Amino acid sequence: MSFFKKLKESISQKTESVTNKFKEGLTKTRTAFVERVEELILRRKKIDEAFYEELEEILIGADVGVNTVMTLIDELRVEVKKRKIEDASELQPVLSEKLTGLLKGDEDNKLNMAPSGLTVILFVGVNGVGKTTTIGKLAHKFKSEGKKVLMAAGDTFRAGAIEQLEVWGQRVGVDVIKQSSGADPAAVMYDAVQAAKQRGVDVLLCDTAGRLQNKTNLMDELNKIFRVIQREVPNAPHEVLLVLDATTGQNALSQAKLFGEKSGVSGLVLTKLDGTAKGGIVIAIRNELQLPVKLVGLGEKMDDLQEFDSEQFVHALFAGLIQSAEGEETES
Ligand SMILES: Nc1nc2c(ncn2[C@@H]2O[C@H](COP(=O)(O)OP(=O)(O)OP(=O)(O)O)[C@@H](O)[C@H]2O)c(=O)[nH]1
Repeated sequence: MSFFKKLKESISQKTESVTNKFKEGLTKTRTAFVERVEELILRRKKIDEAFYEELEEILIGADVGVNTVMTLIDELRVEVKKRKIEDASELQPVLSEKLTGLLKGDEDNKLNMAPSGLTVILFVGVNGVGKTTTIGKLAHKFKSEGKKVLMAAGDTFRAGAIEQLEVWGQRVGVDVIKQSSGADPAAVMYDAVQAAKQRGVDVLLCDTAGRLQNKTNLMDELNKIFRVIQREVPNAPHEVLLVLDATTGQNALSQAKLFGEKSGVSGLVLTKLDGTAKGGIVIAIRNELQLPVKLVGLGEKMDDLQEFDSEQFVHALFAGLIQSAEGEETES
């Protein structure tokens, strides 16, 4: 069975609404990236050096990342030789196949949850990337699955951060444990864990401060939070999710490298994918870091957070290309 048929079959088993959410959320990337590739293929017709150069430019423009693009182009060259492809139109399926390969990993993209009892999830990331919004959306998701949820306002540094989390708490009907602005975040976490245990909570979602200008202090603060949580709940935190703003492209990759090294990050959340044409950053991150993308933000509303699924992602991105490749297959 061909790659496209397999891809389509596995996807058709999943819910249509999830597919549509990905499709909608990736519209800007699809226009800037996939449609430009299609245009290039139609215009150049032959695969030569000039073709590869233009393809390289398009991929880099979509923030796939220079290193990843080089790997991809090298792999394409090998495949083109092996399959004796001359016509650019025959490259579409090979390109989609290679990109899917880059996105797929052996590791699990699902959130790690405690087998029983309390699960603690810590959110880290610089200011403005969408941490609070992500926590609110995830609280809503867990609540609608019937779980008991609590949030901890651990960003006691940024003015308004506690109130912002409280607004989300009211919106989704989840309590927020807080202290006053400027309080020790580790003390907030201690209170939150105690409250979670007393109330029989399933999931505790913890916000943290995101200032970058004072890196050493931030890392010390995170370490202190870790120690408190670890002492109070065995095997916690179950996830440390680094939230990254997809619209910042390569900056997001640098932040992931910086935070990933120092703060025990276990997975990534990519927000604002709907607001960028640079969705290729997902491919760069997947290829250049050893960290799985666990969640993606595809809008500002409560239910605009999706578990990341590489097949759904590729399907949404290459919707047009997959159709044309299927068409060719049926004809032959
Ligand atoms: N379009 C879109 N907007 C988003 C998404 N996620 C967050 N936002 C918006 O991004 C802005 C910043 O989000 P916040 O949640 O305030 O960011 P934050 O990381 O908590 O900021 P700090 O509290 O300063 O660390 C808000 O206007 C959100 O509505 C998303 O997936 N898509």
